[in-house]
Amino acid sequence: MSHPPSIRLGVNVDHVATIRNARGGDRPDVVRIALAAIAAGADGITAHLREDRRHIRDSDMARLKAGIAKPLNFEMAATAEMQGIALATKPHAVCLVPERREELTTEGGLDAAGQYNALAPFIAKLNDAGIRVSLFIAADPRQIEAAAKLRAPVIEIHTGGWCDAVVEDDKEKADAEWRRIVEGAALAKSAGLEVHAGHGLDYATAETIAALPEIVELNIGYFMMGEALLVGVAETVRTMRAAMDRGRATLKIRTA
Ligand SMILES: CC(=O)[C@@H](O)[C@H](O)COP(=O)(O)O
Ligand SMILES: NCC(=O)COP(=O)(O)O
Repeated sequence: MSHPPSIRLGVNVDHVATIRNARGGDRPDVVRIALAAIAAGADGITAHLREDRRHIRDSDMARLKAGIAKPLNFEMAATAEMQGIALATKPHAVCLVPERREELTTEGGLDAAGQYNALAPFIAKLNDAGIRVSLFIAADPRQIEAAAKLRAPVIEIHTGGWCDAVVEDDKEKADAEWRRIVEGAALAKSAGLEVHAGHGLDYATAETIAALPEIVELNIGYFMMGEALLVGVAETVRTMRAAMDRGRATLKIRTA
């Protein structure tokens, strides 16, 4: 019986900061929630320092790096300002994401192919600093091939379109998006990339995607923080972990 690699859960704490910023001040504390998530089984913490600082602040990133013993995944736009902050913070990983100020959330993937010449030296500098670089891209062969050529060791597949279609019960769109993810994950793995996924995942979609053997990490935030309001952070992390493990177990049965 072959065993697929286990799958890690990164908990995104952006929206703890959204609530905190509604009144300013320091509560709820992002680091305290991150520690509660880790104590309940999270393998790492993700936070997105947006250029407009709408949720996570510079000081949150510094405090997360100092305060947690698990990997910190620093999501950011590929700008000189963010690169300077990342190099000073020295997180375990940087995930490069596209940003538009008007957007409610990250609507699409990074155009790694179109921005190849600007991204190559940007990624090389982070690689040289020992920071694991991940590119947040659509499951599009052109973008995956560009990511491999750019020498980013990791991609994170944007699952937002698939998750929205599942929630909206648009079966045709959900099936098409799912096929793109399945094929994209296989292509990325065969190109030597480590494959992560995230955006919009809930218990059901996390369970489904955990069954893909190429995917070794899911980053999940918005849904989990909403659930945490109802049942607490620890219970939410345990339930998500159990959903992912159920998905992975399906795969073990299929590959036995
Ligand atoms: C890049 C990504 O998909 C998310 O992790 C990101 O953090 C979304 O941005 P918001 O948290 O601002 O919605
Ligand atoms: N990169 C995706 C992530 O960190 C979390 O996205 P979401 O679950 O908040 O949509």
